Amino acid sequence: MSSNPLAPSWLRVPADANALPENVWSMGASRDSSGELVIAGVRASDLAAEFGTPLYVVDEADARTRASRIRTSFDREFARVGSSAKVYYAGKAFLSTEVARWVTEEGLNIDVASGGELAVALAAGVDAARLGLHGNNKSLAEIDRAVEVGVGAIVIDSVVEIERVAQAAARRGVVQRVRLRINSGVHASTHEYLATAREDQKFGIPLADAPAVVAQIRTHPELEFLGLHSHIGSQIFESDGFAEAAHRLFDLHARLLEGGPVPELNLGGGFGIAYTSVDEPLDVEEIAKRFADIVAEGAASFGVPVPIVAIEPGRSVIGPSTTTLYRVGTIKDVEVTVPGQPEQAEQSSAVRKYVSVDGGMSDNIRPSLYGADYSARIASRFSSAEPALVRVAGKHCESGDIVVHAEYLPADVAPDDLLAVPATGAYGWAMASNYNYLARPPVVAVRDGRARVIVRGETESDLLSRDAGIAAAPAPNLERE
Ligand SMILES: Cc1ncc(COP(=O)(O)O)c(C=O)c1O
Ligand SMILES: N[C@@H](CCCC[NH3+])C(=O)O
Repeated sequence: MSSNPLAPSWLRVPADANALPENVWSMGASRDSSGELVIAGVRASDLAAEFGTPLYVVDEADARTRASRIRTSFDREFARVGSSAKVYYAGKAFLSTEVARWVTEEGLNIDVASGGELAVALAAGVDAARLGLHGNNKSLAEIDRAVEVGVGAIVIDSVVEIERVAQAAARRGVVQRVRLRINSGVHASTHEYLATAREDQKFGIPLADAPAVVAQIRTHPELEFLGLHSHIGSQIFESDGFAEAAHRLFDLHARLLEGGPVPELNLGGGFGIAYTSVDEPLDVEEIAKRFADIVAEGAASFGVPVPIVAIEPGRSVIGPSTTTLYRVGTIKDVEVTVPGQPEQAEQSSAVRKYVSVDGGMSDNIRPSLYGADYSARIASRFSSAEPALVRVAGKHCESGDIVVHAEYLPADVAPDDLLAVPATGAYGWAMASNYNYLARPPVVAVRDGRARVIVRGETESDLLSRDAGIAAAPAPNLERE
Protein backbone atom coordinates (compact mmCIF):
# COMPACT_ATOMS: atom_id res chain seq x y z
CA MET A 1 0.00 0.00 0.00
CA SER A 2 1.33 3.48 -0.83
CA SER A 3 1.50 6.15 1.84
CA ASN A 4 -1.22 8.74 2.27
CA PRO A 5 0.02 12.17 1.09
CA LEU A 6 -1.27 13.64 4.36
CA ALA A 7 1.11 11.48 6.37
CA PRO A 8 4.20 13.15 7.84
CA SER A 9 7.38 12.18 6.02
CA TRP A 10 8.74 10.16 8.96
CA LEU A 11 5.68 7.89 9.19
CA ARG A 12 6.01 4.66 7.21
CA VAL A 13 3.15 2.40 6.17
CA PRO A 14 3.63 -0.57 8.50
CA ALA A 15 3.99 -4.05 7.04
CA ASP A 16 1.61 -5.13 9.83
CA ALA A 17 -0.64 -2.54 11.47
CA ASN A 18 -1.13 -4.92 14.42
CA ALA A 19 2.58 -5.19 15.28
CA LEU A 20 3.84 -3.94 18.64
CA PRO A 21 7.33 -2.55 17.96
CA GLU A 22 9.63 -3.54 20.80
CA ASN A 23 11.22 -0.11 21.12
CA VAL A 24 7.85 1.51 21.90
CA TRP A 25 5.77 -1.04 23.83
CA SER A 26 6.34 -2.13 27.40
CA MET A 27 8.28 -5.34 27.88
CA GLY A 28 5.18 -7.29 28.93
CA ALA A 29 3.05 -6.33 25.89
CA SER A 30 2.11 -8.97 23.31
CA ARG A 31 -0.89 -10.32 21.42
CA ASP A 32 -2.56 -13.55 22.50
CA SER A 33 -3.65 -16.31 20.13
CA SER A 34 -6.89 -14.45 19.36
CA GLY A 35 -4.94 -11.32 18.44
CA GLU A 36 -5.89 -9.31 21.51
CA LEU A 37 -3.39 -7.08 23.32
CA VAL A 38 -2.19 -8.58 26.60
CA ILE A 39 0.00 -6.66 29.07
CA ALA A 40 1.88 -8.62 31.76
CA GLY A 41 -0.60 -11.45 31.31
CA VAL A 42 -3.77 -9.32 31.51
CA ARG A 43 -6.03 -8.91 28.48
CA ALA A 44 -6.95 -5.42 27.35
CA SER A 45 -10.66 -6.32 27.21
CA ASP A 46 -10.57 -7.61 30.81
CA LEU A 47 -8.87 -4.40 31.96
CA ALA A 48 -11.45 -2.25 30.18
CA ALA A 49 -14.33 -4.34 31.55
CA GLU A 50 -13.09 -4.12 35.12
CA PHE A 51 -11.74 -0.57 35.29
CA GLY A 52 -13.37 1.27 32.37
CA THR A 53 -11.69 3.50 29.83
CA PRO A 54 -9.65 5.64 29.51
CA LEU A 55 -7.25 3.68 31.67
CA TYR A 56 -3.53 3.99 32.34
CA VAL A 57 -2.01 0.50 32.52
CA VAL A 58 1.46 0.35 34.07
CA ASP A 59 3.57 -2.74 33.44
CA GLU A 60 5.26 -2.97 36.83
CA ALA A 61 8.05 -5.31 35.76
CA ASP A 62 8.93 -2.95 32.90
CA ALA A 63 9.24 0.06 35.23
CA ARG A 64 11.25 -1.89 37.79
CA THR A 65 13.55 -3.34 35.15
CA ARG A 66 14.27 0.08 33.66
CA ALA A 67 14.91 1.56 37.11
CA SER A 68 17.30 -1.21 38.06
CA ARG A 69 19.09 -1.17 34.68
CA ILE A 70 19.78 2.54 35.00
CA ARG A 71 21.15 2.05 38.50
CA THR A 72 23.31 -0.97 37.71
CA SER A 73 24.64 0.58 34.48
CA PHE A 74 25.64 3.81 36.22
CA ASP A 75 27.08 1.92 39.20
CA ARG A 76 29.20 -0.23 36.92
CA GLU A 77 30.40 2.57 34.65
CA PHE A 78 31.25 4.99 37.45
CA ALA A 79 33.06 2.26 39.37
CA ARG A 80 35.10 1.76 36.17
CA VAL A 81 36.27 5.38 36.33
CA GLY A 82 37.00 5.22 40.06
CA SER A 83 33.87 6.92 41.39
CA SER A 84 30.20 6.17 42.05
CA ALA A 85 26.78 7.34 40.92
CA LYS A 86 23.52 8.29 42.63
CA VAL A 87 20.36 7.84 40.58
CA TYR A 88 17.31 9.91 41.52
CA TYR A 89 13.98 9.05 39.92
CA ALA A 90 12.37 12.35 38.81
CA GLY A 91 8.97 11.96 40.44
CA LYS A 92 7.45 14.74 38.34
CA ALA A 93 7.16 12.21 35.48
CA PHE A 94 4.67 10.16 37.53
CA LEU A 95 4.59 9.69 41.26
CA SER A 96 2.35 7.58 43.45
CA THR A 97 3.26 5.79 46.66
CA GLU A 98 3.42 2.50 44.78
CA VAL A 99 5.83 3.87 42.16
CA ALA A 100 7.92 5.49 44.92
CA ARG A 101 8.26 2.04 46.51
CA TRP A 102 9.15 0.32 43.25
CA VAL A 103 11.95 2.73 42.40
CA THR A 104 13.40 2.85 45.90
CA GLU A 105 13.29 -0.95 46.13
CA GLU A 106 15.28 -0.96 42.89
CA GLY A 107 17.90 1.22 44.58
CA LEU A 108 16.97 4.67 43.27
CA ASN A 109 16.55 7.88 45.22
CA ILE A 110 13.71 10.27 44.38
CA ASP A 111 13.76 13.82 43.18
CA VAL A 112 10.65 15.81 44.13
CA ALA A 113 9.69 19.18 42.69
CA SER A 114 7.06 20.42 45.14
CA GLY A 115 5.63 19.95 48.61
CA GLY A 116 2.96 17.71 47.08
CA GLU A 117 5.50 15.36 45.51
CA LEU A 118 7.43 15.41 48.79
CA ALA A 119 4.26 14.40 50.64
CA VAL A 120 3.69 11.44 48.30
CA ALA A 121 7.27 10.20 48.72
CA LEU A 122 7.01 10.52 52.52
CA ALA A 123 3.61 8.81 52.53
CA ALA A 124 5.28 5.93 50.68
CA GLY A 125 7.67 5.60 53.61
CA VAL A 126 10.73 6.67 51.63
CA ASP A 127 13.63 7.68 53.86
CA ALA A 128 13.84 11.49 53.50
CA ALA A 129 17.62 11.25 53.23
CA ARG A 130 17.02 9.61 49.83
CA LEU A 131 15.04 12.60 48.53
CA GLY A 132 16.14 15.70 46.68
CA LEU A 133 13.99 18.84 46.46
CA HIS A 134 13.87 21.00 43.35
CA GLY A 135 11.96 24.06 42.26
CA ASN A 136 12.62 27.56 41.00
CA ASN A 137 10.16 29.03 43.50
CA LYS A 138 9.91 26.82 46.56
CA SER A 139 7.64 28.26 49.19
CA LEU A 140 8.93 28.89 52.69
CA ALA A 141 6.61 26.12 53.87
CA GLU A 142 8.08 23.69 51.33
CA ILE A 143 11.62 24.55 52.37
CA ASP A 144 10.73 24.30 56.03
CA ARG A 145 9.09 20.92 55.65
CA ALA A 146 11.96 19.57 53.57
CA VAL A 147 14.49 20.65 56.22
CA GLU A 148 12.28 19.37 59.03
CA VAL A 149 11.92 15.87 57.57
CA GLY A 150 15.61 15.69 56.68
CA VAL A 151 15.58 15.77 52.89
CA GLY A 152 18.97 14.62 51.61
CA ALA A 153 19.59 17.59 49.31
CA ILE A 154 17.87 20.82 48.39
CA VAL A 155 18.72 22.24 44.99
CA ILE A 156 19.12 26.00 45.40
CA ASP A 157 17.79 27.72 42.32
CA SER A 158 18.19 31.41 43.12
CA VAL A 159 20.24 33.59 45.45
CA VAL A 160 17.33 34.42 47.73
CA GLU A 161 16.92 30.73 48.57
CA ILE A 162 20.31 30.59 50.28
CA GLU A 163 19.06 32.61 53.25
CA ARG A 164 15.71 30.83 53.25
CA VAL A 165 17.26 27.37 53.48
CA ALA A 166 19.94 28.51 55.94
CA GLN A 167 17.31 30.04 58.24
CA ALA A 168 15.14 26.92 58.11
CA ALA A 169 18.18 24.80 59.01
CA ALA A 170 19.21 27.21 61.80
CA ARG A 171 15.71 27.07 63.30
CA ARG A 172 16.00 23.31 63.54
CA GLY A 173 19.64 23.24 64.53
CA VAL A 174 20.64 21.05 61.57
CA VAL A 175 23.04 21.23 58.67
CA GLN A 176 21.24 21.03 55.33
CA ARG A 177 22.97 19.65 52.25
CA VAL A 178 22.45 21.76 49.16
CA ARG A 179 23.29 21.78 45.47
CA LEU A 180 23.35 24.84 43.23
CA ARG A 181 21.47 24.71 39.95
CA ILE A 182 23.42 26.25 37.09
CA ASN A 183 22.02 27.49 33.82
CA SER A 184 24.80 26.26 31.57
CA GLY A 185 23.39 27.94 28.46
CA VAL A 186 23.57 24.65 26.55
CA HIS A 187 20.93 24.40 23.83
CA ALA A 188 19.61 20.84 24.10
CA SER A 189 18.16 19.60 20.84
CA THR A 190 14.57 19.09 21.90
CA HIS A 191 11.26 20.97 21.87
CA GLU A 192 11.72 24.54 23.05
CA TYR A 193 9.47 24.02 26.06
CA LEU A 194 11.46 20.94 27.10
CA ALA A 195 14.85 22.65 27.02
CA THR A 196 15.75 24.08 30.39
CA ALA A 197 19.27 25.44 30.05
CA ARG A 198 18.92 28.13 27.41
CA GLU A 199 19.99 31.54 28.64
CA ASP A 200 16.51 33.07 28.49
CA GLN A 201 14.61 30.92 30.96
CA LYS A 202 13.74 30.75 34.63
CA PHE A 203 15.89 27.93 36.02
CA GLY A 204 19.24 28.20 37.76
CA ILE A 205 22.08 30.67 38.15
CA PRO A 206 24.25 31.83 35.23
CA LEU A 207 27.66 30.15 35.17
CA ALA A 208 29.46 33.45 35.60
CA ASP A 209 27.63 34.26 38.84
CA ALA A 210 28.14 30.86 40.40
CA PRO A 211 31.51 31.38 42.18
CA ALA A 212 30.11 34.29 44.20
CA VAL A 213 26.89 32.39 44.94
CA VAL A 214 28.78 29.30 46.14
CA ALA A 215 30.98 31.55 48.28
CA GLN A 216 27.81 32.92 49.84
CA ILE A 217 26.50 29.38 50.50
CA ARG A 218 29.81 28.55 52.16
CA THR A 219 29.49 31.42 54.61
CA HIS A 220 26.57 29.57 56.25
CA PRO A 221 27.57 26.89 58.76
CA GLU A 222 24.03 25.48 58.45
CA LEU A 223 24.60 24.62 54.78
CA GLU A 224 26.82 21.92 53.34
CA PHE A 225 27.63 22.43 49.67
CA LEU A 226 27.39 19.15 47.74
CA GLY A 227 28.07 20.45 44.28
CA LEU A 228 26.68 21.86 41.07
CA HIS A 229 23.51 20.79 39.31
CA SER A 230 22.64 21.00 35.64
CA HIS A 231 19.57 19.81 33.77
CA ILE A 232 19.61 20.77 30.11
CA GLY A 233 16.18 19.52 29.06
CA SER A 234 14.04 16.51 28.40
CA GLN A 235 13.51 13.88 25.65
CA ILE A 236 17.11 14.23 24.46
CA PHE A 237 18.52 11.58 22.10
CA GLU A 238 22.15 12.70 21.80
CA SER A 239 24.85 12.86 24.45
CA ASP A 240 26.58 15.95 22.97
CA GLY A 241 24.45 18.38 25.01
CA PHE A 242 25.28 16.57 28.25
CA ALA A 243 28.96 16.54 27.31
CA GLU A 244 28.96 20.27 26.61
CA ALA A 245 27.12 21.03 29.87
CA ALA A 246 29.52 18.79 31.84
CA HIS A 247 32.48 20.50 30.23
CA ARG A 248 31.18 23.97 31.17
CA LEU A 249 30.41 22.80 34.70
CA PHE A 250 33.79 21.14 35.18
CA ASP A 251 35.65 24.35 34.71
CA LEU A 252 33.62 25.85 37.55
CA HIS A 253 33.67 22.64 39.64
CA ALA A 254 37.48 22.63 39.51
CA ARG A 255 37.73 26.28 40.56
CA LEU A 256 35.28 25.73 43.43
CA LEU A 257 37.47 22.92 44.79
CA GLU A 258 40.01 25.60 45.70
CA GLY A 259 37.56 27.00 48.25
CA GLY A 260 36.32 23.77 49.88
CA PRO A 261 34.95 20.30 49.14
CA VAL A 262 32.75 19.67 46.09
CA PRO A 263 32.05 15.95 46.33
CA GLU A 264 29.26 15.65 43.75
CA LEU A 265 28.13 16.76 40.32
CA ASN A 266 24.49 16.41 39.29
CA LEU A 267 23.91 16.20 35.54
CA GLY A 268 20.10 16.00 35.69
CA GLY A 269 17.82 13.80 33.63
CA GLY A 270 16.32 14.08 30.18
CA PHE A 271 17.10 10.79 28.42
CA GLY A 272 14.73 10.32 25.48
CA ILE A 273 12.42 7.37 24.87
CA ALA A 274 10.68 5.98 21.78
CA TYR A 275 7.12 7.15 21.25
CA THR A 276 6.94 5.85 17.67
CA SER A 277 8.71 3.03 15.87
CA VAL A 278 11.15 5.45 14.18
CA ASP A 279 12.50 6.87 17.45
CA GLU A 280 15.91 5.46 18.35
CA PRO A 281 16.93 6.52 21.85
CA LEU A 282 20.32 5.61 23.23
CA ASP A 283 20.39 2.45 25.29
CA VAL A 284 20.85 3.12 29.00
CA GLU A 285 24.10 1.15 29.13
CA GLU A 286 25.48 3.32 26.35
CA ILE A 287 24.31 6.48 28.15
CA ALA A 288 26.01 5.34 31.37
CA LYS A 289 29.22 4.56 29.51
CA ARG A 290 29.24 7.94 27.75
CA PHE A 291 28.48 9.80 30.99
CA ALA A 292 31.30 8.03 32.81
CA ASP A 293 33.73 8.81 29.97
CA ILE A 294 32.59 12.45 29.79
CA VAL A 295 33.02 12.93 33.55
CA ALA A 296 36.32 11.04 33.77
CA GLU A 297 37.78 13.04 30.86
CA GLY A 298 36.51 16.29 32.36
CA ALA A 299 38.10 15.48 35.71
CA ALA A 300 41.38 14.50 34.08
CA SER A 301 41.52 17.62 31.93
CA PHE A 302 41.07 19.86 34.98
CA GLY A 303 43.29 17.68 37.18
CA VAL A 304 40.60 17.03 39.81
CA PRO A 305 39.21 13.80 41.31
CA VAL A 306 36.25 12.20 39.52
CA PRO A 307 33.22 13.41 41.51
CA ILE A 308 30.27 11.30 42.56
CA VAL A 309 27.77 11.86 39.78
CA ALA A 310 24.04 12.21 40.37
CA ILE A 311 21.45 11.88 37.60
CA GLU A 312 17.67 12.41 37.62
CA PRO A 313 15.88 10.40 34.94
CA GLY A 314 12.06 10.40 34.98
CA ARG A 315 10.71 9.66 31.51
CA SER A 316 13.18 6.88 30.73
CA VAL A 317 12.17 5.00 33.92
CA ILE A 318 8.39 5.24 33.76
CA GLY A 319 7.48 6.42 30.24
CA PRO A 320 7.66 3.14 28.32
CA SER A 321 5.98 1.14 31.10
CA THR A 322 2.51 2.57 30.56
CA THR A 323 -0.15 2.10 27.91
CA THR A 324 -3.36 4.09 27.81
CA LEU A 325 -6.48 2.19 26.79
CA TYR A 326 -9.29 4.14 25.16
CA ARG A 327 -12.61 3.15 23.65
CA VAL A 328 -13.32 4.31 20.10
CA GLY A 329 -16.54 6.32 19.90
CA THR A 330 -16.98 7.99 16.53
CA ILE A 331 -15.14 7.82 13.23
CA LYS A 332 -15.15 10.30 10.36
CA ASP A 333 -13.44 10.19 6.99
CA VAL A 334 -12.46 13.77 6.30
CA GLU A 335 -11.44 14.77 2.79
CA VAL A 336 -8.46 17.10 3.01
CA THR A 337 -6.82 19.12 0.25
CA VAL A 338 -3.22 18.16 -0.32
CA PRO A 339 -1.15 21.21 -1.24
CA GLY A 340 0.23 20.91 -4.81
CA GLN A 341 3.89 19.95 -5.15
CA PRO A 342 6.03 22.42 -7.16
CA GLU A 343 6.11 20.02 -10.14
CA GLN A 344 2.35 19.34 -9.91
CA ALA A 345 0.23 22.28 -10.85
CA GLU A 346 -2.95 20.78 -9.48
CA GLN A 347 -4.03 20.22 -5.95
CA SER A 348 -5.31 16.81 -5.00
CA SER A 349 -7.23 15.54 -2.02
CA ALA A 350 -6.81 12.66 0.38
CA VAL A 351 -8.78 11.19 3.24
CA ARG A 352 -7.79 11.47 6.86
CA LYS A 353 -9.74 9.17 9.13
CA TYR A 354 -10.56 10.87 12.45
CA VAL A 355 -10.90 8.23 15.14
CA SER A 356 -12.29 9.81 18.31
CA VAL A 357 -11.75 8.21 21.69
CA ASP A 358 -13.20 8.72 25.16
CA GLY A 359 -10.25 10.71 26.60
CA GLY A 360 -7.84 13.20 25.10
CA MET A 361 -5.89 16.25 26.19
CA SER A 362 -7.10 15.86 29.77
CA ASP A 363 -5.27 12.53 30.16
CA ASN A 364 -2.36 13.37 27.83
CA ILE A 365 -1.64 17.02 27.13
CA ARG A 366 1.69 16.34 25.40
CA PRO A 367 0.45 16.13 21.78
CA SER A 368 -1.37 19.46 22.14
CA LEU A 369 1.28 21.16 24.26
CA TYR A 370 4.45 20.06 22.50
CA GLY A 371 3.16 18.60 19.24
CA ALA A 372 4.46 15.30 20.63
CA ASP A 373 4.00 12.24 18.44
CA TYR A 374 2.61 8.97 19.75
CA SER A 375 1.53 5.72 18.14
CA ALA A 376 -1.55 3.52 18.52
CA ARG A 377 -2.90 0.02 17.89
CA ILE A 378 -6.29 -1.62 18.00
CA ALA A 379 -6.07 -3.50 21.30
CA SER A 380 -9.20 -5.62 21.32
CA ARG A 381 -8.56 -7.63 18.16
CA PHE A 382 -6.26 -8.47 15.29
CA SER A 383 -7.28 -7.10 11.90
CA SER A 384 -6.12 -8.06 8.45
CA ALA A 385 -7.56 -4.90 6.86
CA GLU A 386 -5.22 -2.66 4.87
CA PRO A 387 -3.62 0.13 6.92
CA ALA A 388 -5.29 3.54 6.68
CA LEU A 389 -3.93 6.89 7.85
CA VAL A 390 -5.76 7.99 10.99
CA ARG A 391 -5.66 10.85 13.42
CA VAL A 392 -6.74 9.84 16.90
CA ALA A 393 -8.67 12.69 18.47
CA GLY A 394 -9.98 13.15 21.98
CA LYS A 395 -13.46 14.17 23.07
CA HIS A 396 -12.70 17.69 24.28
CA CYS A 397 -14.22 20.84 22.92
CA GLU A 398 -10.96 21.87 21.28
CA SER A 399 -9.78 21.22 17.72
CA GLY A 400 -6.20 20.78 18.96
CA ASP A 401 -7.32 17.92 21.19
CA ILE A 402 -5.26 15.23 19.49
CA VAL A 403 -4.09 11.96 21.03
CA VAL A 404 -2.05 10.72 18.05
CA HIS A 405 -1.38 13.11 15.20
CA ALA A 406 -0.70 10.48 12.57
CA GLU A 407 -0.72 6.69 12.57
CA TYR A 408 -1.63 3.83 10.25
CA LEU A 409 -4.32 1.61 11.75
CA PRO A 410 -6.26 -1.21 10.09
CA ALA A 411 -8.87 0.53 7.91
CA ASP A 412 -11.72 -1.39 9.55
CA VAL A 413 -11.12 0.35 12.93
CA ALA A 414 -14.63 0.77 14.29
CA PRO A 415 -16.67 2.23 17.14
CA ASP A 416 -16.30 0.14 20.31
CA ASP A 417 -12.82 -1.06 19.41
CA LEU A 418 -10.34 -0.64 22.22
CA LEU A 419 -7.41 1.51 21.20
CA ALA A 420 -4.05 1.34 22.97
CA VAL A 421 -1.52 4.19 23.01
CA PRO A 422 1.89 3.08 24.33
CA ALA A 423 4.62 5.03 26.16
CA THR A 424 2.25 7.27 28.11
CA GLY A 425 3.81 6.73 31.55
CA ALA A 426 5.71 10.01 31.82
CA TYR A 427 3.95 13.36 32.03
CA GLY A 428 0.59 11.80 31.13
CA TRP A 429 -1.26 11.26 34.40
CA ALA A 430 1.15 13.75 36.00
CA MET A 431 -0.08 16.57 33.75
CA ALA A 432 -3.69 15.41 33.54
CA SER A 433 -6.51 17.88 34.06
CA ASN A 434 -10.26 18.00 34.48
CA TYR A 435 -10.83 20.02 31.32
CA ASN A 436 -14.48 19.85 30.29
CA TYR A 437 -15.08 18.23 33.69
CA LEU A 438 -13.70 14.90 32.57
CA ALA A 439 -12.74 12.68 35.49
CA ARG A 440 -9.07 11.73 35.65
CA PRO A 441 -8.74 8.02 34.79
CA PRO A 442 -7.45 5.39 37.20
CA VAL A 443 -3.93 4.00 37.06
CA VAL A 444 -3.72 0.23 37.21
CA ALA A 445 -0.54 -1.78 37.68
CA VAL A 446 -0.32 -5.15 35.93
CA ARG A 447 2.03 -7.91 36.92
CA ASP A 448 2.05 -11.72 36.50
CA GLY A 449 -1.49 -11.85 35.14
CA ARG A 450 -2.99 -9.66 37.87
CA ALA A 451 -4.18 -6.05 37.82
CA ARG A 452 -4.62 -3.69 40.74
CA VAL A 453 -5.51 -0.02 41.05
CA ILE A 454 -2.59 2.12 42.22
CA VAL A 455 -4.36 5.45 41.82
CA ARG A 456 -8.12 5.39 41.77
CA GLY A 457 -9.99 7.22 39.04
CA GLU A 458 -12.08 10.25 39.80
CA THR A 459 -15.84 10.07 39.98
CA GLU A 460 -18.44 12.67 39.22
CA SER A 461 -18.75 13.21 42.97
CA ASP A 462 -15.04 14.07 43.08
CA LEU A 463 -15.57 16.60 40.33
CA LEU A 464 -18.46 18.25 42.15
CA SER A 465 -17.04 17.97 45.62
CA ARG A 466 -15.03 21.20 45.58
CA ASP A 467 -17.78 23.39 44.15
CA ALA A 468 -18.81 25.53 47.10
CA GLY A 469 -22.15 26.32 45.44
CA ILE A 470 -23.38 22.74 45.60
CA ALA A 471 -25.62 22.07 48.56
CA ALA A 472 -24.67 19.52 51.18
CA ALA A 473 -26.88 16.88 49.55
CA PRO A 474 -24.69 15.61 46.69
CA ALA A 475 -26.00 15.47 43.16
CA PRO A 476 -26.75 12.00 41.77
CA ASN A 477 -23.50 10.27 41.02
CA LEU A 478 -23.34 9.36 37.35
CA GLU A 479 -20.03 7.57 37.86
CA ARG A 480 -17.74 6.82 34.94
CA GLU A 481 -19.12 4.09 32.72
C1 LIG B 1 15.50 19.36 37.18
C2 LIG B 1 14.95 18.20 36.45
N1 LIG B 1 15.44 16.98 36.72
C3 LIG B 1 14.97 15.89 36.10
C4 LIG B 1 13.97 15.97 35.14
C5 LIG B 1 13.49 14.72 34.51
O1 LIG B 1 13.58 14.73 33.13
P1 LIG B 1 13.20 13.45 32.30
O2 LIG B 1 11.86 13.00 32.73
O3 LIG B 1 13.22 13.92 30.90
O4 LIG B 1 14.26 12.42 32.55
C6 LIG B 1 13.43 17.22 34.83
C7 LIG B 1 12.42 17.38 33.77
O5 LIG B 1 12.74 17.78 32.67
C8 LIG B 1 13.92 18.36 35.52
O6 LIG B 1 13.42 19.57 35.27
N1 LIG C 1 6.63 17.78 30.98
C1 LIG C 1 7.55 17.66 29.89
C2 LIG C 1 8.99 17.67 30.23
C3 LIG C 1 9.46 18.68 31.23
C4 LIG C 1 9.59 18.00 32.50
C5 LIG C 1 10.21 18.61 33.64
N2 LIG C 1 11.18 19.66 33.52
C6 LIG C 1 7.16 16.56 28.95
O1 LIG C 1 6.10 16.11 28.98
O2 LIG C 1 7.89 16.12 28.14
